[in-house]
Amino acid sequence: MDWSTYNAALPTVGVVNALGALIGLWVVYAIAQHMRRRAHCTPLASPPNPSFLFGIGRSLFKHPDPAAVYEQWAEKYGSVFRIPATLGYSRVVLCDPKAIQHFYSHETFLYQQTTLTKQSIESLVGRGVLWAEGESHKRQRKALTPAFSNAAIRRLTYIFFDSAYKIKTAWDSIIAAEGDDSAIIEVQAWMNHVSLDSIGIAGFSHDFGTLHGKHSTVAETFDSFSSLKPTLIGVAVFIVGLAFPRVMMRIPTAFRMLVKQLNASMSEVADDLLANTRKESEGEDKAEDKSIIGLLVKAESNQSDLHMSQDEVMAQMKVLILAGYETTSISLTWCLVELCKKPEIQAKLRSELSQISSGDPTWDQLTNGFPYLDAVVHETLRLHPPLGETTRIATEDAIIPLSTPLKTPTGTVVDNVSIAKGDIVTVPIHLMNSWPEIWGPDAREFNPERWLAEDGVPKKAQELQGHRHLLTFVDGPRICLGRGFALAEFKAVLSVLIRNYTFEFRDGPDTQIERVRGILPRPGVAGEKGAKIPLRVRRLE
Ligand code: HEM
Repeated sequence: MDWSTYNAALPTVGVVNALGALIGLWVVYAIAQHMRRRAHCTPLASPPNPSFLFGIGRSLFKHPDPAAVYEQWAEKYGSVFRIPATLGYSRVVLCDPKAIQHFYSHETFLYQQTTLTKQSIESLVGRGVLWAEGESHKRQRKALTPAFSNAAIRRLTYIFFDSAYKIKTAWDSIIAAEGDDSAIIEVQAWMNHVSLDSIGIAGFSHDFGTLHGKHSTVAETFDSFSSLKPTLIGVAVFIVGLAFPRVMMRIPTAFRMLVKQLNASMSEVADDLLANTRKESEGEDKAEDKSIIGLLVKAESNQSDLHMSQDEVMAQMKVLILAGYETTSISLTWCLVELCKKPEIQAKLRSELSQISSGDPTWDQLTNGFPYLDAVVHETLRLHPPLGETTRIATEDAIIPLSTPLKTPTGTVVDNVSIAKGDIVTVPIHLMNSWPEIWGPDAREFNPERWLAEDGVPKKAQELQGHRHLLTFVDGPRICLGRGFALAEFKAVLSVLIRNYTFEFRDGPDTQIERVRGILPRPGVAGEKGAKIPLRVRRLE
């Protein structure tokens, strides 16, 4: 080798060595952390690791029915087990009711979002209630809670009916244009419109106007998420992100670009709304203003002990759009899918709703007056939770109590499980909502009758906390703030649709429906592009 070659190679060798040393140090650090954790922890059974790089995450992500995979593991390894995660990490999975209660009741303090989740939420909707932990979360939540009281939702209910009648006006003209009594309508887009317009009007007195065909950048950007294809760079960035989340946030993947676009369009709307509301409220008695935006502006005032920063107020608005839009529209769409699969349930629901002779039900009637409507709604939320899992990191060593003793791989029987600071913990919501062990042998079927059984839901299900023993809205300090809002909207919209139309799959009763990737997974017709649910919608006379 001559000197020039040696000199040219020198910096490269130096960089490679430095990188190698860094990686080596990181591996040593990771192994030391791992050993420290293991020394404190109850040994737990685990499925084999198919890949050091991906752990079990990739196959789980691609699986059409992740709840079924968790069910097999729980049956094989017991109600608490570990699953291999990316780069040799692992996750502790809780399927025991008492363990889950412990987990949710200690959310935001003992169990917090992972750095990756926190950074993703911040980039999507800023530092609002969804992002906050501990005391800051408590304070933000306290400021928002009155806006979601029963009295507040009662006052908002007419907005949900107004939105539903806007769908009716649009669908009647689509059907009339066909010159028939029915038409093929892609209902998922309409459920998106109804959710977005309702949260806009009820939350901020802003009409996005999508039910009138107005273009909305917010809606368009959300839609683009479901047409994103997983790319190699996207997968690579995700894996690197698990170990180095701050690096991940800087890499411009297609997903990140959409997040940026969504953020810009939501901030624009939020800016306008905030300015208008401030102007409007100048002459009004602010103490009386119980609208979501009114409360945000009130909390923003310096006198308030719940003072929120301008950034937090903006973030709350974006959180409400995000939470109110995706989750409710997905739930309504799944409900129509289930009612197409089971026309007899659709007919029974219509028969109950035919008691409504004139006008629309009040909030109280919607809440307590239609048991079958209530059962259909809760059965949909049970089988199709829009958020399938909660994953958090333990901020301290913890002892997790169990309802049922667990046999560890070493043969010891324990009635609690020790985990270490830094352990990642997951609750599989989809499994807990649909596990035959808890809900009985027909747990995986859509059967609203289970909610009407004389002795209520099964004893085992009663051990689960959360809204009606479901984890769909989770539980504890982070339980969904908008659940009353969502239920009223779901019932109001469904009641108008079922009273006015019948629904069938476009291609007959055997149509296969699958979960399609979006911000949250959505239903779509198997083998077709995008998250679309085309149905034959027939007008009832
Ligand atoms: C069927 C519809 C809905 C479902 C299934 C649902 C589910 C959830 C879930 C699982 C969480 C916890 C998220 C987490 O642990 O990180 C949550 C939080 C939240 N939801 Fe909902 N949600 C729905 C509708 C709504 C609506 C319509 C609104 C507002 C109008 C809303 C507002 C919120 C807020 C503000 C939080 C954050 C609570 C906190 O961090 O303290 N949700 N929701």
